[in-house]
This record gives sequence, structure tokens and C-alpha cells, in this order.
Amino acid sequence: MRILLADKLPEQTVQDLEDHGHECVSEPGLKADDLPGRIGGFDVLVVRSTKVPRPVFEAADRLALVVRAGAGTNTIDTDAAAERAVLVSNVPGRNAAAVAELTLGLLLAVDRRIPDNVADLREGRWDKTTYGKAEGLLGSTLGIVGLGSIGFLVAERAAAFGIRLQSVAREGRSAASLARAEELGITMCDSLEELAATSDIVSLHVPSNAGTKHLVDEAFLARMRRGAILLNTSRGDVVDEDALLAALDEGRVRAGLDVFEDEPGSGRAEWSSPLAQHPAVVATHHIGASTTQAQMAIARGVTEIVDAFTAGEARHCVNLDPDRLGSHAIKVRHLDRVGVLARVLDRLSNAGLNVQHMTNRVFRGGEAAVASIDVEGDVSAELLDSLARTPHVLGVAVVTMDDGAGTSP
Ligand SMILES: NC(=O)C1=CN([C@@H]2O[C@H](COP(=O)(O)OP(=O)(O)OC[C@H]3O[C@@H](n4cnc5c(N)ncnc54)[C@H](O)[C@@H]3O)[C@@H](O)[C@H]2O)C=CC1
Ligand SMILES: O=C(O)C(=O)COP(=O)(O)O
Repeated sequence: MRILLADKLPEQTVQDLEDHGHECVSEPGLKADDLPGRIGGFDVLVVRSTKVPRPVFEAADRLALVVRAGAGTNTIDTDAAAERAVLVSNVPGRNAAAVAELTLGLLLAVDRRIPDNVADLREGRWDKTTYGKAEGLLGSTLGIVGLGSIGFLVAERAAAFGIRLQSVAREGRSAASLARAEELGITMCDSLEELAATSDIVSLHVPSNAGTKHLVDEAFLARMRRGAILLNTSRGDVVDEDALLAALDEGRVRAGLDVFEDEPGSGRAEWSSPLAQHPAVVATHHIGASTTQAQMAIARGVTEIVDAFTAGEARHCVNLDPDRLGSHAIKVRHLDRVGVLARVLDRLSNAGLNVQHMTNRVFRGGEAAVASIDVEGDVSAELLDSLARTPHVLGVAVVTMDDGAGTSP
């Protein structure tokens, strides 16, 4: 597998991939605009925050997998990838502890004005009068928006500070997630509006997508308690930055921010931002995931995904359609001979059935195999009979899949 690494990744990533037999080219300086001209000849692209827009997929000849060495895939045009059958996978959860640590760091820094304390002391000014006025966090209420990998780890850490926890009730939350929330004493608000109005601190841990864009807008900020703290370590566009700036200027809220809508995509850049420079903001350089621990964990995750892909598995893929798993699962047990599957597929095609997902596993000894073919459409007795009579086929069975009961790819 030829792999292009277009971002700063630990040397261990390259080492692991090469140890697993892959050929790696590491070009951490590549930008989105360079990628279309560079992607030719590579099977796999690995990136962190480097953007992967549509032209990359249009220019690619062999590209079959993009791995986001991190959590958020909003920087990758996953639709363009899907249109060209390129898998996009992320490495979920592995950097969550690092982001949770930074989130708590920002909270303490805002509450105690630690950066301003430090700056004044470095300038030779002692000012206990100004800085000795923090509110304190014990008994305050933290509203967590986005109760996933990071949200839960923020909750665990905040609980240790004696902070009360709440989130928003959401359809489709798994039983495991509900149980964990209950265990941590997280109460559920009925709405985001209620969370905004009843939290002393709001921390954002949702992915960036159409549904979360400007989730924190003027109305949300207007509902927040006076002096409340907004923490954003998710993505810049989850917050309406103009509305936040206005709320900060009016002294209504304070903020700890690791991410910005127009943040530079590179490691170093000249960049100024009224938000990042605001006196009521403690800002960092999108470093939530940038600990050695997190990056090593991500590096292992990247290798696992590439290895799984090599073995035919789409692990942590974000752009396969979970609803298109077919209406019927057909199992064909057959002798492992050249041409059997071609004949089986030919019969499915003649019956007008579209294959949604397919695997073929060979048994020990190499004599026989079983193909699992998920199809969409009616499977007639006539078709089953013709499949069963295909040369070298040993047996055929069909299972009707309920909605959502398909075989996961
Ligand atoms: N600052 C940094 O360096 C990092 C930032 N991130 C950002 O944090 C985000 C979250 O990361 P994880 O916790 O690992 O992802 P996750 O997928 O484990 O959790 C996201 C949670 O948000 C929930 N959610 C989605 N839309 C929502 C909505 N409209 N309202 C309420 N909840 C909603 C999901 O159900 C899920 O529980 C990433 O998508 C990424 O953008 C992630 C890692 C590092
Ligand atoms: O994992 C994520 O979603 C992150 O935001 C981390 O970004 P990075 O890999 O540090 O550019």
C-alpha cells in the first residue's frame, strides 16, 4: 500500500506502517491546494487538520482510503469521497483525554485569570488586589453539549472538582451512554435553551456539521447567565463568533477557546483574531489533541485502520451509508473455484437485484467458502433455486433483514 502522510504525525506512525509492509511518503508541509497535484499513485492519504477538498478526489487515480488521524472529519469532503468510492475513516476517542484535560485547563485559566496573572508577574507587577477575586468552581453547574468521547471525560474530570453536571436529552442515545450519564450524575435538560439558561459553564463537544453550525448563536448567548463561561474545544463554526464577540464586549460572558472558524491550517502563521485577543478570553492554538500521549494513541489507531483496510475491513468509516445494507442477506456456501461468484452475481443481476454489501470467506484447507451477499429487492424462490443449481454451489440460504438489522460492513 502506498501511503501519503500530509501532516505532522509522530515518527512512530511511519515506523509502524513501514513495519507492516507499507510504503510511506511523509510530506507534513502539504496544503489543501498542493494535494491534487500530489495524490496520484497513492492508495491511502493520512491527514490531521490538513483540508482534503473535492479536487483531491477528482485528481486521485488510486486513492481508496483517507484516514483522519484524529476525531473531526469536517475538514474532509466526505461526500466527494463517497461519490468516488473512497473510504474516509477517523480514529475516534483516542485523543479524548487530551482534549478533556485542555478543557479543564481553560476553565481554571478563565476562572482564576491565570494567563493574565502570569503575564503581569513576568512584567514585574504584583497585583493580588486585581487577581484575588475569582468566583470559584465548587458547586457550579456545567452544561455539556455533545456527550460523546470527550464530553464524558470532561464530565468525569469536572465531577472531581465538585461541579454539577448537565447535558441535553437527545433521541437515539444508547443505553450504555444513558447508563454512564446516570453513573456520573449528569442530569438532562429538555432543551438547549434550558441548558444555556441554567449553566454557569457551557462546554461544547459536538462535531462540526450542518446541524451544529452556530449552535451557540446570539439567542443562546443571551440566555446564558451573566458572567458564565463558554468553553469551545470542538470547532470554531459551532459558535457564531460575531455574536460571541458582542457578548464578550458587553461583559456578559467569558470564554476559553481552542478553536476558531478562520484558524490557520498550518503549524505556524501570522494570524490575529479579535476573539483570541479579547481580554475576557483565554485562547489556545487548537492544541486539544496535541499531547504525546494522544498522538501516540492516534498513531496506533491509524495503523490499525490501514491494516484492517488491507484485510478488507472498513473500520471507523464515516462515509458508508448505514441505511443501505440491503433487504435480504443471501448466504452462498460454495466450493472455492474460479468463476463461482461471477455466476452467482450474474444470476442476481438477471433478477434485477442490486448488491449492497458482500464478503467471501474461505474455510481452512481452501476447499470451500461462504459468500454473504446483502441485496436490495425481492428474492424469489425461483432465484434461490437457480442459485442453488449454480455449478460448485453447495447450499443457499436467505434471511430477510429488518430495518437496521443488516450486516455492518
Ligand atoms: N480541539 C481539538 O484538538 C479536538 C477537537 N475535537 C472536536 O471535538 C468533537 C467531538 O469529539 P468526540 O467527543 O471525540 O466525538 P464523539 O463522536 O465521540 O462525540 C460527539 C457527540 O456529540 C453528539 N452530538 C452530535 N450532534 C449534536 C447536537 N446537535 N447536539 C447535541 N449533541 C450532539 C453526538 O451524539 C456524540 O455523542 C470532534 O468532532 C472534533 O470536532 C476532537 C478532538 C480534538
Ligand atoms: O481530532 C480532532 O478532531 C482535532 O481537532 C485534532 O486536530 P489536530 O490533529 O491536532 O490537527
